[in-house]
Amino acid sequence: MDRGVWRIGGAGLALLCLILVWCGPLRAQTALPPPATELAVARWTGAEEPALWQVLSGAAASGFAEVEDGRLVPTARREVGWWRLVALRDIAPHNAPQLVLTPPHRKRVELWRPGDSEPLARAIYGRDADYSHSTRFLVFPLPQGLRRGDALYLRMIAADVVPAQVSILPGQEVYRGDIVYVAVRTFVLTVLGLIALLAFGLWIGLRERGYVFLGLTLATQMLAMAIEGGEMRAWLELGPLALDRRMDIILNTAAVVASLRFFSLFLRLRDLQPTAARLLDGCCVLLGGLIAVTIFKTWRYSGSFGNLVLLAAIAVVLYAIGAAVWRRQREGVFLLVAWSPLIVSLVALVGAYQRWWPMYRWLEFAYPSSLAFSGLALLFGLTSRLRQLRHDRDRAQHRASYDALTGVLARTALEEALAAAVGRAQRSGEALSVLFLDIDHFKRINDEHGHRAGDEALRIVALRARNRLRPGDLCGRYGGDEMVAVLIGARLDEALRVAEHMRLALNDHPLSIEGRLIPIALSLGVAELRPGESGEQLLRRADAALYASKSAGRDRVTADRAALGAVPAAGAA
Ligand SMILES: Nc1nc2c(ncn2[C@@H]2O[C@H](COP(=O)(O)OP(=O)(O)OP(=O)(O)O)[C@@H](O)[C@H]2O)c(=O)[nH]1
Repeated sequence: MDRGVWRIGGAGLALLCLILVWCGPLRAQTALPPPATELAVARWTGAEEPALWQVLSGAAASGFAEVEDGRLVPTARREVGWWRLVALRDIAPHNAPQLVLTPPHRKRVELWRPGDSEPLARAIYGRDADYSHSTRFLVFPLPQGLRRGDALYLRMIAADVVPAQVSILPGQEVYRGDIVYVAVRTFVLTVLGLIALLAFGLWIGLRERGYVFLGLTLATQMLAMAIEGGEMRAWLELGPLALDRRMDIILNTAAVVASLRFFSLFLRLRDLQPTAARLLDGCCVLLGGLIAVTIFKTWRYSGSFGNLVLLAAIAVVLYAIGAAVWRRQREGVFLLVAWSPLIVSLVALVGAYQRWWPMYRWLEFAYPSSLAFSGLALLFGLTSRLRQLRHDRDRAQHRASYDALTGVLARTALEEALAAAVGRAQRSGEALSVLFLDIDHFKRINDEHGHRAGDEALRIVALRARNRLRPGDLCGRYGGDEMVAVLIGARLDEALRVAEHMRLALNDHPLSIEGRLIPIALSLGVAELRPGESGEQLLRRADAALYASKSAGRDRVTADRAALGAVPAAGAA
């Protein structure tokens, strides 16, 4: 893919990720029904709230002005707004028409129907909550239907300035919609909660901090969605909390902080882009301060301050993601996959909200579903990164444990494995022997045929030595042209036989390297483990036996004298 596309994609994703986390009000747009074509909407434009009798008697009619797009836009937080809805056609009562208002969050609405002496009050939380419906809409039944020209009056107090929309739907459609709404919301919130739980579980199990921030991002998002969507209304005491602006600021800011921390860890900014990491740390400190202050008090500029810091964070994240995608960092691709559905759903929502295209039914659940998908994709991304880290670590460990040239154990790993094997043998009383082998006059091979031929000779000797061992035995390069084989369960006589076979295998078959036949001979020293002896002592005795082989003229096998005395090899020179 073209690099420019990657950069732009990554940048857009980061921006949207943060905006999505932040912009709670936009989420509330998810449940907008089609505009009410059967109602003419007008808003009260007077400076003062009109008296009830003035509204209901029609004396205040001149104070209402028609709203073209039919939307109910609160002018200011907590300000009382009056709206008049006039039926443009007869609405028959036979299919139980219901006036629905959405989004319902943070709105308390009173409806005066023709002939009512008391208003019908609805809200998601509190004493006006209507538990016979889901929280998809505020629902007002119109059992008598409406006659063309009938006026309904709405008195709305909104804790935010999110526009609302009214519509008239048949009762059956409202109930069916309720069932689907509850099912989908429950599913999505459960999935979000489960992914958050899984992320916390993985954090506890794997100690990878990225998981805890992913979990926190999802958990705060889930909580904010459930409070905002009204799923928490079963807990009556949550009512005031849910309507409190502080809750909104705290939850959304916490989600932003957690997602910034996640970003930083996921993109490995501390190692790869330390300046960006420091700037994001600064943003997190400021937002953390905002949360701490908001717990006690909000002031007029709380929101603006949060947004300002958020903008700075967005700029940093944009830059960081751009740089990551530019470097083809794997995590960039995961972000792309994770956030794409969110972008699509957000663009589709905004477009529908702006009336560029219809408010399709699926849009109602697009945002929460894509959020759940993103969480899952990021969880997968983190897990995949962890797998990669483990793979790298295993490879590094393998590189450290095995000799790169010969493929047998490197010295340190050999000594460790020998110590462990000796410990086991001492405990079980099982036999164990060690062969120390060295190529005779190896320097000459290097001098006469070159270093590359010398390397190849080492490789072949190691291979042939290994081929003489059993699967559980150990073979390692001790240094230069010296190698060690550890024969588990072998007594000295058996070890001597193996050593002799090794020597002959090389003696009888000169090495074929780069088209030349290079004769080669081995000297070996053999020792069997004594009770109470350490691996180090055993090696020392085998080394001494090897030294004896060299001193005696090379190309031979010598057993540790202290045990058996020198054993001249059958074919010794
Ligand atoms: N090609 C190659 N040579 C190596 C490597 N490691 C060590 N050597 C060479 O191996 C030779 C080892 O020499 P020594 O063990 O001291 O002596 P030798 O020539 O084998 O003679 P004896 O052991 O006394 O029979 C040195 O010339 C080292 O430079 C290696 O990885 N590759």
